[in-house]
Amino acid sequence: MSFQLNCVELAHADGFVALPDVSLQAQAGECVALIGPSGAGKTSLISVLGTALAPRSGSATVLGAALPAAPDAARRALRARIGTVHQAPPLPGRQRVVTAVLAGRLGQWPAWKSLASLAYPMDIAGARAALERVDLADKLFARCDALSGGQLQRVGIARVLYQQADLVLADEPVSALDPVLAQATVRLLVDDAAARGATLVASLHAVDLALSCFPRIVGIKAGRIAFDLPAHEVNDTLLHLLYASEGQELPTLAKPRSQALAGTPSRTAPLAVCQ
Ligand SMILES: Nc1ncnc2c1ncn2[C@@H]1O[C@H](COP(=O)(O)OP(=O)(O)OP(=O)(O)O)[C@@H](O)[C@H]1O
Repeated sequence: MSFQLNCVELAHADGFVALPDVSLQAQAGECVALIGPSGAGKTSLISVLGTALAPRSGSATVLGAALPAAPDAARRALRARIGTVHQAPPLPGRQRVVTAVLAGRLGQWPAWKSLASLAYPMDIAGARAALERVDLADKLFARCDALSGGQLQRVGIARVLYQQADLVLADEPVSALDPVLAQATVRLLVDDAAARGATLVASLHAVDLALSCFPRIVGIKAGRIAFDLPAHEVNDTLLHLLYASEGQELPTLAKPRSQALAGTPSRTAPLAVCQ
């Protein structure tokens, strides 16, 4: 088992309950897409799995460790096995891309190596290889503040590829990429996880991308699991119930949510299948 959440309740700092009662589990090696309308709770769920937020009640086990993991050493060891791709990677502008990628393994390296790598990159070849996978090898020594939003997202993905985490959590990992690059990048994450037997959980706004690249789809609405099904069992009725509150056409790669207008559903339209 990669993770298991039982009746988890998550409240944010202001007391708002984003996840009233979530139960969800995944075996090692599963690739799961989280979909659902804005504010449904996808990021909140990913934050629980990534140990960034602790449940108020219920039980959670991630990579064999019961949450909240204690003491500090155990929490650090657990976090070193979890890789997170953020929608907007929190990379210092002055940092070089090579250093940002190598930071993926800071939690796995001994302290002396981590410190030394901040002064002089310890594995330039490894960082270059990871960047090649997202077609950014030419930016190896660029500063992060010299990159576009989409390039920064790809640096964040190179970083998690370099980390080789057992559990990869990706929160809107391709929101700044064009449709072709978005599909190729999600496929890269799925293929990498499958090749290593790692678990991947990704939240995606583009329903077509989720359905074409992931074998398992979890629909989330108002902090609850609306459905948890193999991709081929997710039909238009379920999708329209999921997104009903938005009163919009389903968000797709070609037509992200901000542009989607009321109209005919387009679930079956755009993408070639990833696998
Ligand atoms: N730090 C916070 N403090 C208080 N409430 C929060 C906080 N973060 C999120 N929420 C609330 O929790 C709910 C779920 O938010 P969350 O970010 O998990 O949704 P989401 O499905 O990821 O949304 P989106 O697709 O827009 O990113 C929302 O109602 C949101 O307003």
